[in-house]
Amino acid sequence: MARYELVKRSVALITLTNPPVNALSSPVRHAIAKSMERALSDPKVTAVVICGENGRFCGGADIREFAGPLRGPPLIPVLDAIEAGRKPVVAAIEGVALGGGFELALVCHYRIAHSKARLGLPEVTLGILPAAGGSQRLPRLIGIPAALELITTGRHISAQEALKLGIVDQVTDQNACEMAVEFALKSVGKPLSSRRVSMLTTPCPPDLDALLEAATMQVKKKARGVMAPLACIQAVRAAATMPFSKGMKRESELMTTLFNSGQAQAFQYCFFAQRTAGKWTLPSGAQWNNSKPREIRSAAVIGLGTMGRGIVVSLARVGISVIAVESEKKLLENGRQMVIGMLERDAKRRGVSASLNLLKFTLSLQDLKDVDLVIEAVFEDMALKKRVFQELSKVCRPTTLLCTNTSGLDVDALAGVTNRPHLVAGMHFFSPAHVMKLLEVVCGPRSSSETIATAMSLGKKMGKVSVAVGNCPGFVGNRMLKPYLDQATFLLEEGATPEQIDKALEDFGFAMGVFRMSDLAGLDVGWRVRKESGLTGPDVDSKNPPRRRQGHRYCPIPDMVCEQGRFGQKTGRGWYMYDKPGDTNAKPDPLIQNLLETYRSRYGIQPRNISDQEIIERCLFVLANEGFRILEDGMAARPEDIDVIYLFGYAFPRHRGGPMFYVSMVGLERVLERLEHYHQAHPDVPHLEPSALLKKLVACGSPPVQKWREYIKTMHSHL
Ligand SMILES: CC/C=C/CC(=O)SCCNC(=O)CCNC(=O)[C@H](O)C(C)(C)COP(=O)(O)OP(=O)(O)OC[C@H]1O[C@@H](n2cnc3c(N)ncnc32)[C@H](O)[C@@H]1OP(=O)(O)O
Repeated sequence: MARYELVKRSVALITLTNPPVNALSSPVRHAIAKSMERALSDPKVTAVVICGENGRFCGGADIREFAGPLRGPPLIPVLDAIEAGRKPVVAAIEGVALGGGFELALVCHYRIAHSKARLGLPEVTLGILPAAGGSQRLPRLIGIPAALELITTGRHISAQEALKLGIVDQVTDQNACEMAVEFALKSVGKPLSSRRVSMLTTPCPPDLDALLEAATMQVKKKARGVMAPLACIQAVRAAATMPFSKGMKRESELMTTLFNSGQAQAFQYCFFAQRTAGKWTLPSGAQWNNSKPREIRSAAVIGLGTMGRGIVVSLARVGISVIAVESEKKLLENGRQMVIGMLERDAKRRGVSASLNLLKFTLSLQDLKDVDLVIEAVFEDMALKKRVFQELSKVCRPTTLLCTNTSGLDVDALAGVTNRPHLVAGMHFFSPAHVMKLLEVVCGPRSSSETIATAMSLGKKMGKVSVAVGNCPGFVGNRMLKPYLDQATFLLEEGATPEQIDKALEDFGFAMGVFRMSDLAGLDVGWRVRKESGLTGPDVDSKNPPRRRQGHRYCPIPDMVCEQGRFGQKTGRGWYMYDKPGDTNAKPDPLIQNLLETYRSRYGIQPRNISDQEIIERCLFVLANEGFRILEDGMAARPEDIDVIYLFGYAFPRHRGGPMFYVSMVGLERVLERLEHYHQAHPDVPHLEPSALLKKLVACGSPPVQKWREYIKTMHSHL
């Protein structure tokens, strides 16, 4: 787990050997401690270099070990012994030095980094804080403001920034390990006391309280209810106001609180869920590690609306040449200008040049005959999409992959009108497509493994978190959204207000409640979907709209809001009112209050007081209940996939881990009992009826979420 060698006759070279990221697992900590003892006691050794195998210094603590009791030597005494040693120790940082890996580098007396290395204390993103002295040493080394920013954001920094901040002593383009050995030889005999970071005095700014207060306000605004950034601030305060040993004690107390909070578990679950989601598998046995993706060099995007423009930008900025197609000259010109503006702004922000030369704009599908892949992003209308796919089938060479950005229509129906159904798949981006990280890759029953592998790999190349899902109406994300939105509007009928429901969801951790979010997205989108599915339309009696449609409870209030031309922020009116169209500051609107009161009295509904608990349970338990059905139906392979979709596509609060993890933490038995209760109260809402899988899991003793897959195995997979 660590190799020990003597190089240049007097330098002990300790190489961490724990692939893939040289995490500080128990055997690694043990090996570092033993190697250091050996180096310090060997009279031949005058200096030590610590590096990591395979060009990666160290990715930090082994996160998997957090789930169990501590085994092996704790990290802090191992690190303290390195810093206190009488021989100079140099960290040779290649690849990454993150978390405990960065803390290991901080106890070395010198740090040499390769120019491509990245450093950081990402603990906050795992719901914890740097608790092996990082929160106490970094402020001593670089001062409070810079340390506070790095620790509370968990941001990774480049070697160049680390040099500027005074974290590393030298940056090299050459072999960092060889440079560190040379450096170590030159350091022999130089005094070490000023190199021991724990012995430095923290440079304390005069406005410390104001600084910490401002940081507190900022993190509270950014991540509602998340404990870790607040604990980080308290730990940094300790570094500014306490001697090192007391600061370490404070750091440890804060870590214990975070570890016991449940939030840390949720964050750590998210870390692994994201990685699990990339490991897709199809019923044929094809999967991520046995299917070869095609290389995509050229692509076409059809439709330059909001989605299409974002997709063009996502492709072009990773070096793929893109032909963008529109149906009318004016739309094409407008799209061209928007795309160029977006690419230029994006390039400026990233400090690179905009890849405008990769773009071509056309009105003719004939220009697509040689592209490797097409993404259709036209209006959400099946007949129109079918026409486009028929045309593409004729125009494109037979090997071109044809993908659709539909947000819920039948991908297989589109495949069926082409001459290559195996090369058709869904690539469902989220709006705005160049910003949102999620990509649902929709596997139709006829999509080949190569097609899915290519769509997943293209998503990864574009920096997306890609999740393979089955082909059902709404796929995974939007299918689950429907019952969630339904519950929110049923609660309005029963007596709640949009503000009350939003506040309950925002207190839960969502950045925006369901109504504020709908105003942002545009209420007309859902209205159109409801019209297309026959739920509303000109035949409905608009004076007395029925509250039961297609055999189930239906809330006509969203349609009534749209009928008044209230489409959300873009029209300056929606569930809230805004000072002008396009404004984002939502204010409660008395007209909506009035509409709700009139509606309730027309239907004889006696409004009742609804608790925040009921809001959360009805909205979120029903969301997860649909997630269980999706697992039963084989439309998602694992609960982790569903959670990743909700984390990255619907801003589900990360400290809750995603809807499936959240209900597992609440306790499946309780969730089942509450759903049964609500279903009894609202028997005309089938989504409230507990799913068979939920019942099965409860009957099997409510296993942890990571084990649910074992109970789904027997069911049919559409992936
Ligand atoms: C008391 C001491 C406390 C210390 C606190 C800490 O140190 S907390 C840990 C801090 N470190 C991190 O948060 C780093 C987490 N890892 C990453 O950000 C990335 O993995 C990476 C190091 C930047 C590498 O990214 P890359 O994209 O190249 O690879 P993957 O992310 O796909 O990871 C490859 C596999 O390695 C597993 N893994 C990564 N880091 C850790 C870790 N710290 N502990 C355990 N396992 C880790 C990851 O899960 C992947 O595994 P697979 O089985 O292949 O999916």
